[in-house]
Amino acid sequence: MKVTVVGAGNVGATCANVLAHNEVANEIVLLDIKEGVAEGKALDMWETSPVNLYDSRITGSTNDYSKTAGSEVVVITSGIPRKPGMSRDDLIATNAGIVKSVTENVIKHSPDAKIIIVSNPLDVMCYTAFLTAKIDKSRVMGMAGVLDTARYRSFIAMELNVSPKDIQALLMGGHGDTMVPLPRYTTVGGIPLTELMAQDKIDAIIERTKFGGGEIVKLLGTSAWYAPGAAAAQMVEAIVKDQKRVLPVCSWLTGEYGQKDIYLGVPVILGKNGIEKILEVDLNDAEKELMNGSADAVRNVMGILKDLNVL
Ligand SMILES: NC(=O)c1ccc[n+]([C@@H]2O[C@H](COP(=O)([O-])OP(=O)(O)OC[C@H]3O[C@@H](n4cnc5c(N)ncnc54)[C@H](O)[C@@H]3O)[C@@H](O)[C@H]2O)c1
Ligand SMILES: O=C(O)C[C@H](O)C(=O)O
Repeated sequence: MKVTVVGAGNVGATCANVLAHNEVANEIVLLDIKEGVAEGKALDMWETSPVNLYDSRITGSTNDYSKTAGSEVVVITSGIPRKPGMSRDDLIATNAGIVKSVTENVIKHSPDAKIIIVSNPLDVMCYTAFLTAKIDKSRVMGMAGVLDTARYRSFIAMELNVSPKDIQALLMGGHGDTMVPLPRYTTVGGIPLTELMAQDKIDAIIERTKFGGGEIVKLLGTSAWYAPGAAAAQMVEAIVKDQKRVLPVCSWLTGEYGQKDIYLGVPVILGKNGIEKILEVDLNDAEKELMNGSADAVRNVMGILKDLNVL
């Protein structure tokens, strides 16, 4: 069972490390365009195997996609991250070309792969990969909701001083400041969040979640990698082990939630076939309005992509 991670930078290397450490796949290939970087990081990771007690084989490759051939899942993290003062959308001109060329290479060598996009702006990079790969929508998806929900759940855990393990939550929409956390679908050990936390505290956590990526960018001067890398690895695990996990995944919509021909985050069942089912939950009027606003924001960025003439 082979998994490839393209981009051996902060997120890609972290993702590969989590995959190896958790023995999600027995073969992990890390690929980057920068000479020697993927090989060096892969070797460094492999040298932790006797200490961390795993035997997943990790190898690196400088842009040689033949080494990725036959991968079951490919995670694409290649592309530039934002710096303070930038929005994710500012990355589109550079990252669209990168995601397109990487996807072409990936699909040439692993025609049956499930592809998980991480590069930003996430929803539109999924769209770029989907148009390029020309494979079923169930096999091209994006990682954002797992990360955004993790942030939301971690902030709730801090506020209530409870274990993050006991917090279940749903967050939908695009991976931008218009994302839609859903407190009505958030529980703490089975208890609705709304029974445990005052509305003003919930509102503050929602705001912090929406700008969670920016909070890290401000602190680090570049974007996050530990939580994003782990979140992508969780999606890989769900597919490789056919876990049928219910996770928020950036998916191609064909009418669900009143949205069509757009990538947006929605709850899905994730298993060996990729996105096996999109789950449609009831949204009230206010939630629908937020979801529609998020879709509008993603459509604006799709317009920028069109003007770039990359595809
Ligand atoms: N979806 C999310 O939730 C999420 C979270 C974090 C980061 N991101 C995005 O992920 C991307 C990567 O972030 P990072 O922090 O790892 O950046 P990084 O700069 O640390 O790593 C990116 C890597 O991509 C490589 N690369 C560039 N072009 C390539 C190509 N054509 N082929 C192969 N490799 C290539 C670079 O050499 C670099 O090593 C950014 O676009 C960032 O915005 C998304
Ligand atoms: O914020 C970013 O630019 C990276 C990523 O999308 C994140 O949410 O951490």
